[in-house]
Amino acid sequence: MSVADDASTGTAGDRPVAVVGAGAWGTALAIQAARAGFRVSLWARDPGDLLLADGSCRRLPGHRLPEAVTVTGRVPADAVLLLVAVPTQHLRPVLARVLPPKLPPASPLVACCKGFERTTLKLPAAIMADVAPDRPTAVLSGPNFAGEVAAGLPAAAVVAASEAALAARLAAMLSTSSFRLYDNADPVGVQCAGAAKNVVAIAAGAAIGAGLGENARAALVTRGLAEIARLAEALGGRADTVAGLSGMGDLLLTCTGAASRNYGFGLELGRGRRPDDILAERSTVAEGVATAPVLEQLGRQLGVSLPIAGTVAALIAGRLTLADARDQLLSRPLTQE
Ligand SMILES: NC(=O)c1ccc[n+]([C@@H]2O[C@H](COP(=O)([O-])OP(=O)(O)OC[C@H]3O[C@@H](n4cnc5c(N)ncnc54)[C@H](O)[C@@H]3O)[C@@H](O)[C@H]2O)c1
Ligand SMILES: O=P(O)(O)OC[C@H](O)CO
Repeated sequence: MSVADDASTGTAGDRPVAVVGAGAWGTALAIQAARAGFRVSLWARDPGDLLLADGSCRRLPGHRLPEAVTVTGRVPADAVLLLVAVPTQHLRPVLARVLPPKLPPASPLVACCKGFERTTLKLPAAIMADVAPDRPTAVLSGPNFAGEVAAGLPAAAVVAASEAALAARLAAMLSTSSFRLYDNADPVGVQCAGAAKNVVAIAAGAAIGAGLGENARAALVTRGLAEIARLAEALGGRADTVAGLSGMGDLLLTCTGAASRNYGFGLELGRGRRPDDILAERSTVAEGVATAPVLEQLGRQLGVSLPIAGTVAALIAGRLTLADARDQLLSRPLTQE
């Protein structure tokens, strides 16, 4: 294999793209990578259970895998890059288990999940660096409902890496005429935005579910954006990243789109249901539930004011009622925008 034949230089030859995680997003990314011209190896926890009787994907009903996608229980050792799309709380153990020891050192890991790890307060790229030190890492995030990307509807996202040239190469490799990737050199800002927007979406859903109105939702989205920008800067990211696709773009989608699991969780919360009861009915992930207490803790540790995240965390933990949550946010001291 020549050095020119990998993702570090942008030409993949015929090496496959590996997607780790066959949930809705991993499946959509596998379909997108095939659309971009790659052979794709889609790692599933239970490969035999991935397809429904009609041949469509269990996590993405109505969508079939293209011929270029092979479902597997093993990540191929010659993968040109890994798109990692397991829920953040499972990222560390899954990656440690599936990473092939002989994977070429230049094959990057691209985190496509959106959250903070609850036990360590780390973002996905830092988790990947713990598992695979010295390997190039990048992140992919943006306003993307899996079903729409799988269907080839127009969408945009951002690929970020601290090595700017790697982000640009990945964007070129994975973009198609329906999926436009922008490159970015602020992986911390992108990941912070992608993780925290899920918490704001829970707040937005709760406001609508509780009948607080559209004005309340617009205020939460806008002040949520300010909150995310403060946190991103405290973690070493940039506020202007948060104004882009991974922040503003994904807030717009997730706080208004009926397909959002985080917004849907908030909606049920706002209607007065208990968090455990809502979660017990679901087999899909709402990352904001695990991320909310992390944001609360980070806010305290870093001295950053995150009132919306703190309120969502308290609501989920049962430390606040809906009425208290509303009052707590509205009775804070007046301040400048
Ligand atoms: N669905 C979307 O539209 C979308 C879009 C962009 C990003 N994301 C992000 O992608 C990530 C994955 O979300 P998703 O929607 O694909 O998930 P999903 O809700 O469709 O499915 C959850 C997946 O997690 C797997 N899983 C559950 N427990 C596990 C364990 N212990 N070990 C390994 N795997 C386990 C399940 O098998 C399943 O494949 C999340 O971080 C999410 O925020 C999702
Ligand atoms: O369904 P959600 O709330 O997990 O959102 C999915 C994606 O993150 C939207 O960009």
